[in-house]
Amino acid sequence: MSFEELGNAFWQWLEKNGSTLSDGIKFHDYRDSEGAGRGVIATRDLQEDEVLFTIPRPLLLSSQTSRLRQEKDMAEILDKMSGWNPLILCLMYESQRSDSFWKPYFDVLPKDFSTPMFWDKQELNALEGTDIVEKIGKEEAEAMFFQEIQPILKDHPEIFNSDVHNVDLFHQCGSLIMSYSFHDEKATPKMTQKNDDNGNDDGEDGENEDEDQEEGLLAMVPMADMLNHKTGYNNARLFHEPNCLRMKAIKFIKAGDQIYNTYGDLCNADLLRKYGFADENNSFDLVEINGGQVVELCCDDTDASLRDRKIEFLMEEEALDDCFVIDTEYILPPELISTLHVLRASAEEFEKMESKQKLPKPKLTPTIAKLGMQILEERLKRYPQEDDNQTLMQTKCNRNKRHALLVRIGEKKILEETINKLKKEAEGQKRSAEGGQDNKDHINKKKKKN
Ligand SMILES: C[S@@+](CC[C@H](N)C(=O)[O-])C[C@H]1O[C@@H](n2cnc3c(N)ncnc32)[C@H](O)[C@@H]1O
Repeated sequence: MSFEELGNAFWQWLEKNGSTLSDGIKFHDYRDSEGAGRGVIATRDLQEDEVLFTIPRPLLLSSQTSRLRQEKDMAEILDKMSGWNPLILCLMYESQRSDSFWKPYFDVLPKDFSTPMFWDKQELNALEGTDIVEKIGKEEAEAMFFQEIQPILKDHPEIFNSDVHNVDLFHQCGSLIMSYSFHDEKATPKMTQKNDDNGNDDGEDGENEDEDQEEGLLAMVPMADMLNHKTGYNNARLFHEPNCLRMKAIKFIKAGDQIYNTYGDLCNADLLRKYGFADENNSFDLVEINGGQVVELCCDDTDASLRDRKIEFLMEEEALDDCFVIDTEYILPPELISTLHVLRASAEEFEKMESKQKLPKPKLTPTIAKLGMQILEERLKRYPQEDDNQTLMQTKCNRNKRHALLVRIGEKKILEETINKLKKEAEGQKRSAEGGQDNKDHINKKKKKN
């Protein structure tokens, strides 16, 4: 079946099973124009609050609705599993069954993904300098497959086939959850899985703290996941109602416009890591500054025991963390400024802070601004010394490299703009200090004359 025929079959399946689909929307092929696969387009003007579609809850694919639950022992096994694992197992099972209720849905879901987890070494090189590389977590995910999923598959050869239900299928299903799943907020309490014992839903790559702290039942929501995302263009939202999930326009949408859901206020690094694309201009971009490196840079001449006391104090006062975040406001976060004051304080000054158990005020003095600049300049050195904008314009630049460059360009811009702002601020302070001194000299001269 062609791309269009698969879309039509899925549309008919939705209607046949109780979904309502507005006559003002249809699927659209955004593969060539935007490299964004299938999306949804407005076929006429749509008003704010207009319902675009509704999906009855039984159409959601979760560990509660999958037929895997009816297989011997499986309900108990699924209920004991945590994080993404129950849904991964259900997707591995359902996606390979030609008689699955969700077959027309699986037929429109991708089998290949453009997230960095599937990039080759050369493509990964394009991410040099960004924080994505350490967060991909492919090895951790595989370790989890071999420890937790594979034993279940092996114990149940009557349900699973090790040639089919293998680690590749596991990655495919994990990636689907990463980029297509929702937390159904209004699932009944019985249906709602709490996060796992250690309070952290591991996710496939063990790095999905933000989305996984959400409560509700992790589920695939056919149709709601056909909407693309573009930062700043969000015009539709999914509402979780008692009997169904309802997608509504949240503003007027012109005929011919694409309908965009929001995947969250995500920086390009997170968009790329979770969804396999980055936006041209992303106002949610940010840069992480490693806390350990800040300490290293500021304390290279500090006595080790004093340095350790400072670290302990800063952590107790919740100023020093694994990383500090700088966003598109281009300012040093107050916790970083206070941390720099503490790290640069003399032993006597620090003792006073310690005895008062109080962090210094986050005042940006010229010394701290200079130190801030040094830290950001060090961070900038992590990126390859290339003109990323120039490379981006080259026609040969492949898709993955393009998206990696968008991440790098966004992060470098934040660092450069913040350095410029700090420079201006330090110069301004120096000038006003000199101005203040001039005024004092002038007054003194006048006094002497009189
Ligand atoms: C929830 S699905 C949306 C439907 C998807 N386009 C499809 O064809 O099945 C999320 C995936 O859509 C693609 N996508 C969404 N927004 C995009 C964008 N602005 N640019 C490129 N790809 C996008 C990415 O592959 C992402 O992982």
